[in-house]
Amino acid sequence: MDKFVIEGPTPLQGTIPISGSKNAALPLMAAAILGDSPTTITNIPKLRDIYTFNNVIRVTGCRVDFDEDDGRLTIDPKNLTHLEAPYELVRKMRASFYMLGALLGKYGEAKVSLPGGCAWGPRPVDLHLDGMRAMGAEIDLEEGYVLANAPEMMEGGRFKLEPSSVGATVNLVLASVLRAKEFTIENAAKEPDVVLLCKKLSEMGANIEGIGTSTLTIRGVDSLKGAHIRNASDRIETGTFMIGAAMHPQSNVTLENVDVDDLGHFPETFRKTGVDMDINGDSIHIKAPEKINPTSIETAIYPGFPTDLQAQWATMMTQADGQSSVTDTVYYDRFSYVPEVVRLGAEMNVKENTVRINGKTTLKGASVMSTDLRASVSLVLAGMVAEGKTDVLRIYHLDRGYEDLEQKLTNVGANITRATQEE
Ligand SMILES: CC(=O)N[C@H]1[C@@H](OP(=O)(O)OP(=O)(O)OC[C@H]2O[C@@H](n3ccc(=O)[nH]c3=O)[C@H](O)[C@@H]2O)O[C@H](CO)[C@@H](O)[C@@H]1O
Ligand SMILES: C=C(OP(=O)(O)O)C(=O)O
Repeated sequence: MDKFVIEGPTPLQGTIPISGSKNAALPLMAAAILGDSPTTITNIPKLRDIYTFNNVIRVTGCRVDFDEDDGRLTIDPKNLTHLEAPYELVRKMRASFYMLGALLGKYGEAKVSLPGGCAWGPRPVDLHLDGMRAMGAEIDLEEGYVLANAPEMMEGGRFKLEPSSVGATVNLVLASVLRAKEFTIENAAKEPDVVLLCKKLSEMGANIEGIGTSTLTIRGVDSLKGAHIRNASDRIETGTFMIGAAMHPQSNVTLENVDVDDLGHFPETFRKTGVDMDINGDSIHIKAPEKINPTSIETAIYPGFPTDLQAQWATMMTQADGQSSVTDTVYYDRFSYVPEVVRLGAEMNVKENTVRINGKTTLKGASVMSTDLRASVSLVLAGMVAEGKTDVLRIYHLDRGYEDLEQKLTNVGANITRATQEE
């Protein structure tokens, strides 16, 4: 197992290139299964979740070629015969559950393990299953697996997502584009990852009305062809480095290859911290403020503040000039990072789904434990402003979602190395 050893504090100065998006790539990879010919996706990051999903897809018999130097992934569904996603792989990554929609949609049958992924609390999949039932599929649960069946074209119907869900929207779109006569998803997710999926499926031949709105109507077509797709830049990696660049008063960072239009209201909120930010095409230049204004946030669905950035934001607020709060309305329990940042000297208090933060604390290096992907990167951000040595343990979580993290941060002046973690 690996850990990061960080010596701080260090300002960040220089340029960081943003990688392709993990959460946009995974639905596109599932969509490739629906085509009658190979699909090529470029700008794919080298991440553990991508390797895991490649293996999930390979189990079905699809050919998957990943040219890592080029970030080019080709998926050929021609020899897909095995309609199953096994527990050993699905438990490693929640988005493997997209196989349910993809296999049901293309073949009318699927056996997919109930998912794993970042586990900070309950993450149900009831909406995925109820939506497929509403569409006309037969869904059974057996020994930890979901068995889905729809031998004929399904009638479809309407289904309202309460609450709105990225994963359920993706799964229902994948299931219906080839196998439902007409299916309407109400309160559908409008996150850029969903919009990109729907646009690319349309280019493959799908009939989807309402793309980019919260009502999607899908009318099943006979077949889809493969496509050439460019994956989006990672909006969460972008937000993470924006926050990192604001945390030390001498930091001065340019982010490149950013999809600025995918950031929703985040840049507006970020500006309230007092940061000097200049957005120019696909690059964002950030000069940290002398003093960070305490800025409270509440997470929300897109274009609101992403839950995937709340841990990083709360960590930045430990350096702000006063008190603030961070409330997660999407995932109520996503605060496992708090006791770890507190080990570094932060003053943070969680009550229900809100953490209150007393700012301007001097953080001091210590050993801290990664508990999930975004919690882990928050500990790295904290370690870079803490005095002395911080060991961030169990960084396999980070390797799921941040490409070349230590290299990117070293290049802008951080003192961060990967080492073997003693058991
Ligand atoms: C691989 C991927 O893209 N993961 C992202 C995706 O996760 P994921 O797709 O799992 O998250 P959802 O959008 O589904 O979750 C939103 C809310 O809906 C609830 N819900 C969801 C499904 C369901 O069947 N029943 C139900 O109640 C969840 O508990 C949560 O409160 O969107 C989340 C919210 O932006 C992000 O944090 C994750 O990084
Ligand atoms: C939580 C995340 O991923 P997953 O939904 O796959 O656990 C994430 O990307 O922050």
